[in-house]
Amino acid sequence: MESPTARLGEPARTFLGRTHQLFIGGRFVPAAEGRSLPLIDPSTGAALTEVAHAGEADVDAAVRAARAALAGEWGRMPAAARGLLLASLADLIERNAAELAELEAINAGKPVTINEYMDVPATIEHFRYYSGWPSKLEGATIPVMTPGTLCYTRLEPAGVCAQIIPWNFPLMMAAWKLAPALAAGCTVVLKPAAQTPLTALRLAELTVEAGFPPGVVNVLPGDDRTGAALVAHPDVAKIAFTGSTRAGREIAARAGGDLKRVTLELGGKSPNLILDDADLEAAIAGTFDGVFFNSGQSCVAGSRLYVHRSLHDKVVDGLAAAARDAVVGPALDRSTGYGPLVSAEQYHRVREYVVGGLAAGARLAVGEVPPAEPVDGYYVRPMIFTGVTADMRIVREEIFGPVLVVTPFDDVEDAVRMANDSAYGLAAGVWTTSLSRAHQLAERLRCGMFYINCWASGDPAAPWGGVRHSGIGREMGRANLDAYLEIKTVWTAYGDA
Ligand SMILES: NC(=O)C1=CN([C@@H]2O[C@H](COP(=O)(O)OP(=O)(O)OC[C@H]3O[C@@H](n4cnc5c(N)ncnc54)[C@H](O)[C@@H]3O)[C@@H](O)[C@H]2O)C=CC1
Ligand code: BAL
Repeated sequence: MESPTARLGEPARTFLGRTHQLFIGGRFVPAAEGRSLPLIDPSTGAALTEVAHAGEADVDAAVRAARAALAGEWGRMPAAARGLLLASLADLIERNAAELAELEAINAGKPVTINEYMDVPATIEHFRYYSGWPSKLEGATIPVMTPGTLCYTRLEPAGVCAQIIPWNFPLMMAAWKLAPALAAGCTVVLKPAAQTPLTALRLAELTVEAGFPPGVVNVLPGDDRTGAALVAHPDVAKIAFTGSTRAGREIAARAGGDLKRVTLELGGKSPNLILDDADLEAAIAGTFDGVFFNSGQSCVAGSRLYVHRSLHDKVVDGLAAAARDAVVGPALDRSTGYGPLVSAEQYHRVREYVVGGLAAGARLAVGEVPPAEPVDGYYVRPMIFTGVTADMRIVREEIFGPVLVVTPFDDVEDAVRMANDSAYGLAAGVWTTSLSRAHQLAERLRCGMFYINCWASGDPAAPWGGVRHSGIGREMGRANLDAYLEIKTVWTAYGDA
């Protein structure tokens, strides 16, 4: 088998060949206990390298470094200077875009061409967007009732932030966490997913090159226990998490007990409605991309499709044709549209859902059950179930793989009821040529983001997040800054004139 690194450009190959340590206080250091995590190339299943595994002592060292940075140069830095550092970081990411796209491909199995046109540019845009904010974070003068009194507010950084991210968009998720926290003046200890720490480590290195003082950004590769230790650290003021609802619940419980601020971006089972007046071609293409993008490993995947009965067969046929044409392959192949799943664990998790769906009586209209064991990489082709019922696990639970369930409806009221019958509430959407029907549905569907004739649209300025079991708080935009800022109210009695 060809070595996984043979097709990398020189910068990515050089980075990969280095020893991968923890990033604490502006430099790479070994893990205190000397443990390491193995990294696998999902496109081949072959060992890639290993990375230091942070334990409790490392968590403590990183939080101390972050606290010291807050008390030092960073804490005193003018807001506009923070903005300039964020802008420099964006420029450096742009300069190293090809390397980052390749590292993401080989570590997470994400197609390199998609990293080039989406993940890396979106990361750059994110830092650029937030680079404009520090100098605009204004407090207010409050018109209080007491005469001879000046009352104003200051916006101050929340403090040291624990940021825990998943493996599905490793670089972008690091950007979504770091950029607003740094714009607000916080310092950060970021824990990437155990499977995909490489781009976060490279990003950490770029923060030094950009001029961020040591300790402002710390990166600790590690497992769930590393994350739990970070959440529990007494000097962490704010926690931001993206990942499963299970882990989100544990983190929220711990953070609640400790009275720490927390924002959560969790799972989803997002309903996508195709009404009888939809532009069929656009609806089929958008629906396909909306669920199968990133091989279904997306929190906003439109994984429950409700389609008007008159269009059901045409839509399923159209999706089947797109599934047959989908180029599923190694992440570094430039023709690949859909990479492998991130890990053997995710492969087996998805496969179990598919086997369970068939056992429950659903019909696999498109695709076939993946082999019991993955062969040369964790590949799973798009699969579409019909004949499903609302009680099936494949309809109720997040699968996080390339699996769509399709249900016909006769009446929009039924579609609304079925769409809202979920513990989740991340995204929802509709395909229709009637704007009034679309906006009526935007009011009625329970979700944090609603798409009309599109799916998974995003912009650094537009709030992103969900309701109910899909999360608490919003990322992106002005809304996310509030999560990293404390309001201090200052009173002065200057005497009645
Ligand atoms: N909303 C999203 O974007 C994502 C959702 N998921 C969902 O989660 C499922 C399982 O994937 P996993 O990787 O196991 O997700 P996970 O939620 O367990 O892991 C995500 C991150 O949280 C950390 N973590 C896990 N438990 C923690 C705890 N108690 N305290 C602190 N940190 C903790 C992990 O180490 C990782 O960095 C997926 O099948 C999918 O349904 C997974 C990744 C992203
Ligand atoms: N969790 C944020 C990005 C996504 O999964 O689509």
